[in-house]
Amino acid sequence: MGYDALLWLSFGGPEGPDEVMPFLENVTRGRGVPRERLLEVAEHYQHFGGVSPINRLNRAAIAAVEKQLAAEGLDLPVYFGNRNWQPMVEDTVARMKADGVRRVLAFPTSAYGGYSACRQYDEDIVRAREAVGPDAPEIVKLRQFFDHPLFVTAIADAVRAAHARLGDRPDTRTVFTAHSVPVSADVASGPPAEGGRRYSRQIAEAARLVAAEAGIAEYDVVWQSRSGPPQVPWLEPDIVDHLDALHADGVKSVVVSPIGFVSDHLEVIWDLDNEAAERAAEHGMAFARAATPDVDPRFAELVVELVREHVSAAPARKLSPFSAAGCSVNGAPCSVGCCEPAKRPAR
Ligand SMILES: CC1=C(CCC(=O)O)c2cc3nc(cc4[nH]c(cc5[nH]c(cc1n2)c(C)c5CCC(=O)O)c(CCC(=O)O)c4C)C(CCC(=O)O)=C3C
Ligand SMILES: [Fe+2]
Repeated sequence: MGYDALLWLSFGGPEGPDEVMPFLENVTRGRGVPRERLLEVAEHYQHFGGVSPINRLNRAAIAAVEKQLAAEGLDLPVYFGNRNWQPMVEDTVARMKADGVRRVLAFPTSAYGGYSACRQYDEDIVRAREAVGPDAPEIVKLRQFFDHPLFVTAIADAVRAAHARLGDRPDTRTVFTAHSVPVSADVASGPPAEGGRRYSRQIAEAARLVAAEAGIAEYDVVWQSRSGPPQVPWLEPDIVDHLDALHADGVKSVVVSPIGFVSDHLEVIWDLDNEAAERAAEHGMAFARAATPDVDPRFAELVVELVREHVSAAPARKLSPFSAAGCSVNGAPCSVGCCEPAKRPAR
């Protein structure tokens, strides 16, 4: 099929208390996240013994994909590399080269466009290839999959299951959340011809598709895990503030679906299962958090289908009218103005 390996490209997370601060410094290098915010986030990690679940979840998802590849008779070894923590993608690409790997397909663990979710993974590829030198393998990144039917259906089932846990009350409100980003980053995420805001429009579209499949007429899209200085506008409302607003409106039961994430990593288990759940309890609201899609067998099928689609140049299976984006070669932007970083104010 022309490719020697699949690179599982993810965010990374600490696996012990001493790794938390160096990890956070990697994440926020040069990004103007205030020191107080870092210390606050370090606390969240320390509640779990300094161990983020993200690496374990990625290893489990990789095992499922390896099984799916074997079941479909595809001979494609899977390598794991991260942006911010070991196994670092630079080391992984060096190992690929040592193993004689020449052409690589990369699967990024984010379904969406935008700087943090898409373009920054291209930068990771560029950095890793540069670190490895002139004979670095060629790395082709797979496309965004926020509107793939397997992604949508896995999340819709998880939302239905969360409603069932609350007894399928007709008055339960469904709330989708995704990681907030600076408004300027959302505007810069392209496509320029459509006025930008690719990230928030894709999140809204995924929520619409999931709600339609789950038969939910009324729902909200909100944001979580903001950082950055308070005077910089980020996407709002925050999930916790939104629970206050729903309470004020008399809502007594909520299902929260973290549609912006593929796995139950730290921002899900802290910001939702802890902070949001606690606020709901204070308001006497019933609360259920829907599962993320990586634990659904259809997630491994999705990854293998994206591989097949790419190598056979098949038409993209997608449910939204948005054009397919995110596929890049050696980290070069997939199109002009795609997922640009926000212009940072001079400091
Ligand atoms: C859009 C988006 C996704 C979804 C797409 C994707 O999945 O890639 C995502 C995922 C994640 N974000 C994560 C963790 C963190 N994100 C931070 C900071 C930031 N995220 C941002 C955006 C996103 N982040 C932004 C604009 C910042 C500000 C600083 C900057 O411009 O970079 C910080 C620094 C402290 C803080 O400021 O909160 C941490 C620790 C983890 C791992 C959790 C674990 O360890 O289990 C994951 C999967
Ligand atoms: Fe983040």
